[in-house]
Amino acid sequence: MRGNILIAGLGLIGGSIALAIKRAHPNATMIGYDVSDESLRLARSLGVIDEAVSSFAHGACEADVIVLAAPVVQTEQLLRDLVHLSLRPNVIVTDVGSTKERIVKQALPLLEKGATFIGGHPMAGSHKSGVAAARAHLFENAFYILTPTEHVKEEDVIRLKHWLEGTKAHFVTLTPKEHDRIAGVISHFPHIIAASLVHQAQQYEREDELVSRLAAGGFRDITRIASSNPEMWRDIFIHNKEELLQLFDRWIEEMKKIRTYVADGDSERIYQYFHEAKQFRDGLPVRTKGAIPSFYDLYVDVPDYPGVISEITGYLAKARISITNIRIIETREDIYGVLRLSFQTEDDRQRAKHCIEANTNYETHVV
Ligand SMILES: NC(=O)c1ccc[n+]([C@@H]2O[C@H](COP(=O)([O-])OP(=O)(O)OC[C@H]3O[C@@H](n4cnc5c(N)ncnc54)[C@H](O)[C@@H]3O)[C@@H](O)[C@H]2O)c1
Ligand SMILES: O=C(O)C(=O)C[C@]1(C(=O)O)C=C[C@@H](O)C=C1
Repeated sequence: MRGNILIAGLGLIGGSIALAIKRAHPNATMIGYDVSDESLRLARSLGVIDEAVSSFAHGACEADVIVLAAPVVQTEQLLRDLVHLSLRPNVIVTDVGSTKERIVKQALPLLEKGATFIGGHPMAGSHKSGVAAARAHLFENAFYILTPTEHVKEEDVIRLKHWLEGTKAHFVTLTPKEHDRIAGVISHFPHIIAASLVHQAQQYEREDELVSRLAAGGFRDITRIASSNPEMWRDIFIHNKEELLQLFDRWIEEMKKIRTYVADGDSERIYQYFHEAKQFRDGLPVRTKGAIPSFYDLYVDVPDYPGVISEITGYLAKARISITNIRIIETREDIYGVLRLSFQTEDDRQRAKHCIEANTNYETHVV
């Protein structure tokens, strides 16, 4: 399709949406706006946008689709600004914010003015931020929540999905309230747990500096998201306050319960607690991205000698297989270590397995 797409907020998500739209609609003109000139310049030089505008109003008035991709409190302000602008008659305004109730409420004056606003939230991302981390495939297989109100025509929802088809995401319609309740449980509250574990470790570190040096795989896995953009998360916690307060109360009760089992040395209940959690966690869908990101991991048993990683990555580079993540786990002296390589697709994982097996004697495993 042809048209002008304004992306306001050229970070990880705005940049990835721009790339995904361009992938499916190469004739569309991607226009970028950001409060940071540096992000705007970078987006232009990386080819994420075709044109940069220095004023939101200027870009908005020329746009057929407006994607608001700033942190959620900023998105509210952008929605207030839009009400005073003369927009194109068929413009669709959407956002990518991690919360929906306050944003959709803020868009009501726009809807009353006759413009179309469809709340959106692509449920995939990363702890990285900024346009340099943007990828066209970020949302592939992820759920993309849309929250159209009753004011919105079905044909406009179809038109928006058509614009966004390059994301290769699965669209799901929810009410804003439903969205915020679910996102609170599986995305927002886990974030506070990750951050609080890091704070706890930091406090213990003051007593013993070995704490951070010994922080191993489990701690790093569960706290990865604590490295995310604090501004984005501050705004999410301001927006989804009511749901999060309920989650804090339920979590405190949960901690009291398991604390009692531990204090009582109740081995049966402690076992059951972990067993039930494992069963539910193992039953989560693994091949679709969602709040739980999926990885196509390949484990390689490698001897513990310098240069082994570059040896393996060298073979993969030669075969033009891209690795999305690489990590050594469980290395101890004198024994084999395990290298975990992550890929974007099952096809890449299988090609990597064959490539490593063809070039080395190392054992590979898919778990
Ligand atoms: N990071 C994730 O995993 C993720 C996933 C899904 C949705 N989201 C949502 O996407 C939005 C963007 O998050 P991100 O991860 O891309 O953040 P980011 O920090 O990578 O990018 C945000 C960009 O918005 C710009 N910005 C800030 N205020 C602005 C304003 N008033 N006008 C225009 N630009 C402005 C910043 O300069 C920055 O370039 C947030 O609302 C977030 O809740 C994030
Ligand atoms: O994978 C991560 O790093 C994320 O935090 C992504 C994540 C999530 O909680 O799953 C974060 C916020 C978004 O609104 C959607 C996705």
